[in-house]
Amino acid sequence: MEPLLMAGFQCNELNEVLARLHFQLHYIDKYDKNKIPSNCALCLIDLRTDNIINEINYLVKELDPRIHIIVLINKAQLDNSEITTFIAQFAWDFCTSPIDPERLEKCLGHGLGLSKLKQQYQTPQPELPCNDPEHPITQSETMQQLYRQIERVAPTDIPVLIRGESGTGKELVATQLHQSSSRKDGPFITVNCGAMAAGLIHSDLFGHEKGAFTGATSNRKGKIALADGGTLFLDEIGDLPAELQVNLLRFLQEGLFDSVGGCITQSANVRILSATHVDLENAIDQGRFRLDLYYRLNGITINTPRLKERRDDIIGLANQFIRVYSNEYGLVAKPLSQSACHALLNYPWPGNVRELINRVRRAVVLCDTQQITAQNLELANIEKKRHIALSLKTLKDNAEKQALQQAILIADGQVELAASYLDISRATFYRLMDKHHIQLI
Ligand SMILES: Nc1ncnc2c1ncn2[C@@H]1O[C@H](COP(=O)(O)OP(=O)(O)OP(=O)(O)O)[C@@H](O)[C@H]1O
Repeated sequence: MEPLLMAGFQCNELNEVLARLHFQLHYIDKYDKNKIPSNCALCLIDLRTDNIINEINYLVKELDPRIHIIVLINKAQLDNSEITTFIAQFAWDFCTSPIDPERLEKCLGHGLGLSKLKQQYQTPQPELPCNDPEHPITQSETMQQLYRQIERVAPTDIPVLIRGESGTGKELVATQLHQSSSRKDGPFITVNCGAMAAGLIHSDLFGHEKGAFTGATSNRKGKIALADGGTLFLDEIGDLPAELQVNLLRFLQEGLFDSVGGCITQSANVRILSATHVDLENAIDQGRFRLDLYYRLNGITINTPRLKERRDDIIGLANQFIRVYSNEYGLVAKPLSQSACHALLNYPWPGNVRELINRVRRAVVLCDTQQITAQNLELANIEKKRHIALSLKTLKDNAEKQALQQAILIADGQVELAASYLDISRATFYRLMDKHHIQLI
């Protein structure tokens, strides 16, 4: 019997079909590595009966990528962008209701065969791969300090406010805090407070009951409930609408919350991490952010430095991303040319690490020479500027040397007179002669 993971199943209508196909069914509702048979090749997810996409999203991200996912949906759900995005991102195949057993059988058969081949020929990702984009590069002293701070703060349950410009790695820091905490086996759930309208974010955060509003066709857990026993990361907290700041404050003070349309107050054991790239103090002064919420969130502040403040990491990061993307696109990882290194080190990086990733990824794809050049990184102008700057310096030096030589000639070798022609002191004249290796004849 082949093990088959079953997620989101509320009805047993398919059990008979699946049993006939000699599958042994393993139901999973919350991700638990120990519940997943080691030889499991397939996961069948039923998204038809309930809106469980949040839970399922969390679950599939944790699955071994070699396990093939097959999704069951209703035809009408093909108009639901949340569902279609999920399918596009994670599914190997999908079947629509009414489920045709023959079609499902073929789908499972193909999925099983292919997944087994993959398991045979593809090695799983090692735990800490050197080509993992999320594996942080921390060569610079600034980053080493930051990671020492993370190690100290992580084991506590103190709320942490992570501050820094966009693309500096705030979410990565939040992930590291979770991974280094005693909650690491629990969920890590992210809410982007800036990405959604107030109405949607309310239900996303606190959940809703069936019938709470038009479109609420079923009960749905919010992210706070999903993060129970783990960590909730509130990204772009400065954008949280005012009315939700009150509800969040209540949860932070009492650990209690109400879902939209719910009449029973719920509780959850969650560690809160938040991040912002805006000036929260300014938002407080302008009345856009509650001071009491700020104090609750800001148990400890961690600042993520701008990339230009951690230049010692730039080449290490670039090399890591070259390995990652060459590997991803099946290309040979090429080294950086000297001009590329200069350009990387001299560019101001307004978009921080995210911009570095974008430039390197493009360069990996576009590079048709032996080495990745500044041009591949679209940083050739920086290199040109460096050359212009260099030649300007050379020009200045040459002009200075010529002026000294002419003055000596006209003054017939009398240094004091020559210095007076150039309006500089005798001492400066000698120093410059020394610099340009000029000798009196
Ligand atoms: N030290 C690092 N080592 C490796 N990768 C890093 C490092 N810092 C950041 N990154 C990568 O840079 C990208 C941007 O990081 P992240 O999303 O954490 O930034 P952010 O500050 O949260 O950005 P935003 O404010 O725009 O959400 C991610 O892909 C992350 O993995």
